Amino acid sequence: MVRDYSAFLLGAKTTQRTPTVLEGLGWSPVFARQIDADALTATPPVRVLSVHRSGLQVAGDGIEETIPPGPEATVGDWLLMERARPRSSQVLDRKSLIKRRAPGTGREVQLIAANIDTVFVVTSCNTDFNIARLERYVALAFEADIEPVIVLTKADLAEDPASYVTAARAISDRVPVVALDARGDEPAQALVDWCKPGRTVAFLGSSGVGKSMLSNALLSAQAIATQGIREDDAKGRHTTTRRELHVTPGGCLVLDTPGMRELQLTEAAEGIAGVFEDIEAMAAQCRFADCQHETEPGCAIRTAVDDDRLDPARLARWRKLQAEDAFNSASLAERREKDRAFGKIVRSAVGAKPRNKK
Ligand SMILES: Nc1nc2c(ncn2[C@@H]2O[C@H](COP(=O)(O)OP(=O)(O)OP(=O)(O)O)[C@@H](O)[C@H]2O)c(=O)[nH]1
Ligand SMILES: [Zn+2]
Repeated sequence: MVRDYSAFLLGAKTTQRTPTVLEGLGWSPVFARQIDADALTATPPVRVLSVHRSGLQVAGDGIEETIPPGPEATVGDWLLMERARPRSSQVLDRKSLIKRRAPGTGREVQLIAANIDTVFVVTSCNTDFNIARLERYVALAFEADIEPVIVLTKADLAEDPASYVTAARAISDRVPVVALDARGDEPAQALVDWCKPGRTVAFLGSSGVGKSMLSNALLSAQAIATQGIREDDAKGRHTTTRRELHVTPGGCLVLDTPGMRELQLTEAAEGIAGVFEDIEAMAAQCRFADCQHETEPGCAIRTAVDDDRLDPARLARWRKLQAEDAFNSASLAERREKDRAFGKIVRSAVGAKPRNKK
């Protein structure tokens, strides 16, 4: 059967009609722009709902299957499915990508999720609350061009939830903060502004902060297992073990992710600059363009600290994130350079032409 994909193409009327199956999965003009009608029919778009060792679970219009591993895709990606050779399915350009430096000694970049519209950065009104970690998540979201929202759970258990809200609000004017009890109906109401049909939202945060609770609340079903927090999590077990996209009754796509123990930023300079806009603006006022903000004369940042206009702790966090990002990114760049040099040697050995850069 040949499907009529005309409604999925760019320019198709999007008003006054029920959303198409693909729109229900998050399809939007950003993706439609990348293909023509012939490609749509020959290689139907499918969204990656989850990634398993055995393959990628994908869904499209009339398609629901698992294709073997092959495409370098992460959950949330759109693929143009090659029916005969699913391993060769092309990954469409992403509108956003969440990545981190993989934990451990290697410098690999780990893809967390693609094509997310809103990231709910989740922490609790208790000892999990940590400004430096929140800044890190917000920088990650800014870098990925995703709108972050800070969600403070367990407000019902805190003596003074407002103090957590105040502290979280101070991170950035651009980030809304919501405090709630993740149990019951409160989340569906409190997060409704960001959970619109066809939009994709993700929950990020440490283990046990209530991400699964929140996902469940949006899905209004106990689809995702929740357990009490284990006192001893030393064995590295987490309640949520895999990343999976689910559709809410309202038509929003929700991604629950396993608790992240370590979030190392990589290639996130712009995201960090976004969180620390005020400091970056001050740095631009220093007398020397390469000011290290230590003992140099005319340092606008040191002056701001001396005048109590800048919290030295915040300055220290900015420096730390910048240093970490520079270290992780430089190592990546170096490795790429090495890869390129190696590629050249291989090509000259086999007499091949250099490949075009993407
Ligand atoms: N009282 C109260 N308990 C909460 C709240 N949010 C989460 N909890 C409890 O905290 C525990 C952990 O919640 P989960 O939703 O499993 O946490 P998670 O972030 O998904 O954890 P991982 O899957 O391990 O990453 C559960 O026992 C919840 O009942 C809240 O706002 N108030
Ligand atoms: Zn300076």
